[in-house]
Amino acid sequence: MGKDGYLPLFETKSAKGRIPYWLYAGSMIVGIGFIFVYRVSHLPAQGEDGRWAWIGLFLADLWFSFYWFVTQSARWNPIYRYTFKERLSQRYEKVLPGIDIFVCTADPVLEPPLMVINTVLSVMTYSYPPEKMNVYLSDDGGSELMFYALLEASRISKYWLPFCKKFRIEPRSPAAYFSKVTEPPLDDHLMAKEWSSTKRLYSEMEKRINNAMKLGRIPDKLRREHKGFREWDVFSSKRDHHTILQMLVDGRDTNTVDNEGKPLPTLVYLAREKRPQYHHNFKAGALNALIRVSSRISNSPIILNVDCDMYSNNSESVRDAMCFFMDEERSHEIAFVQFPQSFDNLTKNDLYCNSLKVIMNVEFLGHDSNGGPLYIGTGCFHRRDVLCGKKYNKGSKIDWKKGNGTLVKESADVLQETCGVLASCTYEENTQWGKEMGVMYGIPVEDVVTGLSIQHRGWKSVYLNPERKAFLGLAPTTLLQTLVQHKRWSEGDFQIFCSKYCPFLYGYRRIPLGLQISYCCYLLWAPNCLATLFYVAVPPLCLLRGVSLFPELSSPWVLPFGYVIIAKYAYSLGEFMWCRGTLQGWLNDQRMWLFRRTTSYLFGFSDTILKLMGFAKSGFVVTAKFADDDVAERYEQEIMEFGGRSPMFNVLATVALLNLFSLVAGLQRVVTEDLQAKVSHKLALQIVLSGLVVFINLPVYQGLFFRKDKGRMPYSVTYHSTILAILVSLLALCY
Ligand SMILES: O=c1ccn([C@@H]2O[C@H](COP(=O)(O)OP(=O)(O)O[C@H]3O[C@H](CO)[C@@H](O)[C@H](O)[C@H]3O)[C@@H](O)[C@H]2O)c(=O)[nH]1
Ligand SMILES: [Mn+2]
Repeated sequence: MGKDGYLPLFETKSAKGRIPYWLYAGSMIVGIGFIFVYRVSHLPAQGEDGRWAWIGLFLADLWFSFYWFVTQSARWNPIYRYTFKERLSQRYEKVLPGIDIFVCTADPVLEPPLMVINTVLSVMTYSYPPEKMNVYLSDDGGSELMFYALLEASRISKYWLPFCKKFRIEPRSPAAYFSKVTEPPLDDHLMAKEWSSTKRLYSEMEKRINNAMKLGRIPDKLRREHKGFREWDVFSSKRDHHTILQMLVDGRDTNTVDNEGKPLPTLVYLAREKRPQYHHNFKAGALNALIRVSSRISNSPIILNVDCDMYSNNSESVRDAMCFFMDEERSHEIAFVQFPQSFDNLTKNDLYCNSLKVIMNVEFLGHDSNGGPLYIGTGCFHRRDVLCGKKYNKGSKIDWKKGNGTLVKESADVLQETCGVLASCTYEENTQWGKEMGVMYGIPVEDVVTGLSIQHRGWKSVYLNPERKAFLGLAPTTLLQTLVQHKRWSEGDFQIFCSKYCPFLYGYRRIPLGLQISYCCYLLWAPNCLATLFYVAVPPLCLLRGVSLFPELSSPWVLPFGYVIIAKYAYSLGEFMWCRGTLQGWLNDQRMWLFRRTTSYLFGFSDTILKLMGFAKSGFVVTAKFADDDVAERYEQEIMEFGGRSPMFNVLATVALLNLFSLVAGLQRVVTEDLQAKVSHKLALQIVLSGLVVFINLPVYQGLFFRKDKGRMPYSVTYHSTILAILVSLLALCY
């Protein structure tokens, strides 16, 4: 209890049992120190074979140690947050602030409208007063199919809302709910009846939407049902069209109610204007258009941003977030509340390691203690004023009893007419939008840089990971999609590091040093490729030539190497299991760690450099959210789906083959030498290293040479990488 009998709306606890962690961290530092001593004291003399490789390896070791240190900043002091939602409703139920919920979609093919409206329905049904909620869908695809699906959603919401509230359904995405609960409940007659009728309504709607999708357009009969479709009469293309703004549900209208006569949340469709001569700034541009349009219609003080591929899985999370915004004593400095990204479609062992997010969740607990987690673009509640550029100042508090959002009087038709300009291409010219105001432009990870700028203005953020997951999303289901996504992230993050937003400069004296460092866990993903590529290419090449780069087995110098490697991996395995992972999942994670670093990060790194030199521009490749049947089947069976052609695969395959060749050559050397030399072999550690790389790459060899299905590596990759690996090996042997 705080002073004056004030009971807080949330509490914060530090993790217990930190001593083993500190012992681990301390012993790692000692081990790393010994490795450096070894590297310096055993440097081959000038002219000796392997001197350059040795120096390179030393630099790589330095990098890895530095990066390890950076990742520890986010593990040093984890904290946990808990909310008291009953206190919130006791004290504030009548004055809860309004909330504007932004859902973004970009492409009706990559992001099926049915999935999008399930996200929309899941947030419309939050356990929160509906008259205080406004849901806005931004459609960058400008698709009438999407508009049609949203119209269907507005109709079914009249049944779905009361059904969810009456029977306390979870989750409140109909698709997710009906795929989990496939039979009507036996013990509750009333519910069984409503369950069946709601399910029927949903299935019929699903059928109608699927038919329209198959047809590729909206049949005339349906088009006549809503005047909004007329907007598409003069529509030329996705990249060239006027603003389309339609209020599908006007929550202020006392006649629009659900089938039990209760109010509905406002539901708005927006396709901002697009013209080829204006850059649209991807999702960041879409969000800023939404911020402006919503400011005229509802202007709620709280904004929730969710991607269309993530539905709300917990109808209470909006109240969780409000606990942070409305706490009497500590809320004034909190700008946003970030929930984790969790996934609905992971396989048990998570082949593509999307549970990387799991590890990020561990790190986020540490970011939180350093001053606040990053904004990761989805599942995040913001304060509108802060998102629009407000600076933190100590004394100012929001009075929630006053600022509940505006109640404009204009009719929906008038608003549709007058708000359109706010989403036009020219509106932002000569303004601070995308710079000081709203979501920031120019960097493929608009979320991270926007969060950083908010913290730079003095605000804190909060990370909340409740037992029942707040949001569930769709993870990519092919290797290529995962690698492309990570390329965008590592590139965007590294661009931040190389720009004026580098946390050490930009955050100097403005955000805590611990947070500056822990940002670098992600901002420095990309440069990891250099040290990693060196480690998986040079030691095997030296192994081919018989040049030793590590201590021999009988030397005591093996100990620090052995200790650091074993301790690091044991710790990482422990962390993984603690996050409810499986052993196989951890191995997959190690594999993806290598794949990402040698491909995504390499391309992200080089594109950043090219961009710095002015040669390249970065874009936003939208991840596909659907899979063909045979792809989905292989995903379920955890068979790696390479998923198309990409230069990334050439690198991947060449590295794999190179290590295979050198492993064979190394083993052959051992076989031909005498027993004494065998035991204390000076190449042993390199053989182990190549052996591990080969083990990790087993699915790659399979995909290159043994598989015949469509998910295999493309033949051209097999061909090119085999030739390249042979050439490089020959060079190493003969030169
Ligand atoms: O021009 C665009 C491109 C994308 N999007 C939307 O942005 C969201 C994220 O796109 P997705 O392809 O799913 O990318 P992810 O890699 O899954 O996105 C993560 O990373 C992005 C930054 O790279 C963040 O913006 C996202 O919030 C975060 O979930 C989706 O809702 C898209 O519809 C747009 O609205 N307009
Ligand atoms: Mn996504």
